[in-house]
Amino acid sequence: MLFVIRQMLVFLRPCRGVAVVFLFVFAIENIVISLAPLSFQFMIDYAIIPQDRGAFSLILIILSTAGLVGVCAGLASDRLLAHISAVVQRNLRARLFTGMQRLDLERYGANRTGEHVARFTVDLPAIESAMAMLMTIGLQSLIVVAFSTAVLFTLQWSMALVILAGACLIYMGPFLLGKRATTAFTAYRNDVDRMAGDVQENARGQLVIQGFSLQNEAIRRFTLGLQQLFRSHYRKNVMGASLDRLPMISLLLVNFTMIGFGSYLALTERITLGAMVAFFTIYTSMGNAVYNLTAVAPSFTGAKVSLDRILELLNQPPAKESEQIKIPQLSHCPEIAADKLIFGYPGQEPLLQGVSFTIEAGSSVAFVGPSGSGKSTLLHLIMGLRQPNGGRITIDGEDLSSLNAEAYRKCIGAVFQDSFLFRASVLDNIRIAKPEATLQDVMEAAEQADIHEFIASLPNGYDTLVSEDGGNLSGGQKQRIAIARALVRQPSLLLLDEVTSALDPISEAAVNATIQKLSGSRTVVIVTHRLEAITGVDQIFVMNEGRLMESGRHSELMNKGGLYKFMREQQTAVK
Ligand SMILES: Nc1ncnc2c1ncn2[C@@H]1O[C@H](COP(=O)(O)OP(=O)(O)OP(=O)(O)O)[C@@H](O)[C@H]1O
Repeated sequence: MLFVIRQMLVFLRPCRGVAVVFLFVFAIENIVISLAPLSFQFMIDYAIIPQDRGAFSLILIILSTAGLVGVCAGLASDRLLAHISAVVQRNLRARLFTGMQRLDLERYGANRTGEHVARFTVDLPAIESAMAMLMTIGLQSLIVVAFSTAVLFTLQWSMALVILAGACLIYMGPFLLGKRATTAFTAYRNDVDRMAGDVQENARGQLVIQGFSLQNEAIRRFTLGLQQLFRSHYRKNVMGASLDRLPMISLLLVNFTMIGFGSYLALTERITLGAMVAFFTIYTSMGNAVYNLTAVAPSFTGAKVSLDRILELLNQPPAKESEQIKIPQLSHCPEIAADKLIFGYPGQEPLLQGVSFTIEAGSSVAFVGPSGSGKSTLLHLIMGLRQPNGGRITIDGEDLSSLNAEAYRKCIGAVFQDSFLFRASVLDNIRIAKPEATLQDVMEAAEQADIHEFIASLPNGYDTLVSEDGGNLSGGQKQRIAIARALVRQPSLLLLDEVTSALDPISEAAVNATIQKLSGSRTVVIVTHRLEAITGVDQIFVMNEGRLMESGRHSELMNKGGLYKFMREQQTAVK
C-alpha cells in the first residue's frame, strides 16, 4: 500500500500546485463533515435541555454557514480532482507509449501485442481508479479519522482509547492477507492479458480461421484458456471479498463494545447525554471512515499489480545514450562489412554462426538460401535492430554498435517481408519515411515502385485512406506502396526483403528494373528467393543454416556448381 501511495505521489508531481489547492479545499469540506456531529452536543446540552432559543438560533446559523462552506469546498474539490486525474492519466499514457517505442525488438517481442494493449486498457484504468479512491475515500477517511479521534479524546478519553484499539483490529485482516492477495491479483491480471492476446490473435487471423473452418477449434482453445482465467478470477474475487469482509466483522465487534461501554458511562453519569449522543454520532462516522479505508485495500492491491507492470516498462533502460554515440556521416553509398557474426534468438541455439562478408560501397548484393537460413535476421542485424552475440558489423569502417541508431536508420530505406501500412492516407503512408517530401517526390517514388497509376486511379487518389493493416489493398499493392515508402527517402542504403514476392510478373519486372537503376547510386542489399531477378547483381551471398556457404557473381557461382547452382536449376526445372 505504501509503495502504491509513494508511486502515486510521484505521478502527482507534475501537478503538485493543483494538488495542494485540492488538499486544502478537500480538507475544509471534510473538517466540516467531521465537526458537524458536535452540533448535537451543543443543541442538546446548551439549547434543548435549558430551552434557550437564542442559543438554538445561533447554533443553527453557524451550522448552515459551515454547511454552505462545506458544499462549495466539495464542488471545487471535484473539479480539481477531475483535472489532476486527467493530467496524471495523460502523462502516464504518454510515458507508457514512449516507453514502448523505445523498446528494442527483443524486449518488445517478449510480450504479445495484446499484453501491450492491456497495459493501456486494464492497468491504466486500475491505477486511475485507485488514485481516485486514494484522493477521495482515502483522504476523506484519513481527515475524518484524525479529527474525530481528536474530538473523541476531548469528549471522553477512555472511550476514545477503546476505539483506537478497535481500529487496529480492523486493519489486522487486510495486513495479514496483503501478500496472498497480491499474488492472486497478479495471476488474474496475467490471465486477462493472455486472453487479450488470444482475442487479438483471433481477430487478426479471421481469414485463416474462416477459410479453414477453424471456428470450433478457436472456441475450444479459448474455452480452455477461460478455465484458467476462471480459476484465477475466482481466487482474486475471494481474496477481494476477504479483504472487504474481515474489517467488517472487526467493526461489528468494536461497535458492540462501544455501545456497551458508552451506555455504561452515561448510566454512571460520567458523561452527559449530549456528549454521549455526539460521541456516538462521531464514532459512527469515524467507524465508516475506518471501514472505507479498508475497503480501498482491494483496489490498491489491483493497482499495485498494474503499477508493477507499468513500471516494468517505464523503467526499462534506454536503448543507448545517443549523446555518447557517433552520428554516422554515411558516404553516399556506405560499405558494409560483417566479421565473424554470431547471433541467436533468446533461448535458442545460435542461428548465425561466424558469418563474414563485405558489401562494397555502391554495389548491389543479394542474400539467397533456403527458408530459415537466417537472411532476414541478417538484414535486422545490418539495420541494428538486433545486436550480435559475437563478431561485429562495420559501416564505412565504423562499428555499428558505436553509431547513433536513429541517425543511421534515417539513411536506410527498408522494405520488410510484411509490408505493414498504417491506417492513414496513401500519401501519408509513403511520406512517413520522409515528412519533408513534396507531393512530387512522393509521386516519383510511387512511379519507381510502379504504383503511381494505380494510386492515381483511386477515387481519392493519394488521399485514399488505407484501412487497418492495408486491408483494402491487395498484397502486391501494399508491397509496392512499401517500396515507394523506402524509395522516397532516397536512401544511401536500400534493404529489400522479399519485396517482389506478391507481385505479378509485369510489376515484378518493373520493380526489378527500378532496383537495378538505383544500384550504383546507393548500396543495395536484397534478400530473395527469386534467383532470376538477381542475375545482374554485383555479388550473391548464399546462406544455409546460418552459415555463408558461397559468394560471387551469378556466373561464378554457376561455374562453382554448389548450392546456388542447385537452387537455380531447381527453380528453372519447376518453371
Ligand atoms: N523473432 C524471432 N524469434 C525467434 N526466432 C526467430 C525469430 N525470427 C526468426 N526466427 C528463427 O530464425 C530462423 C531464421 O529466420 P529468418 O527469418 O532470418 O530466415 P530467412 O532465411 O529469412 O527465411 P525466409 O526465407 O523463409 O524468410 C528461423 O528458423 C526462425 O525460426
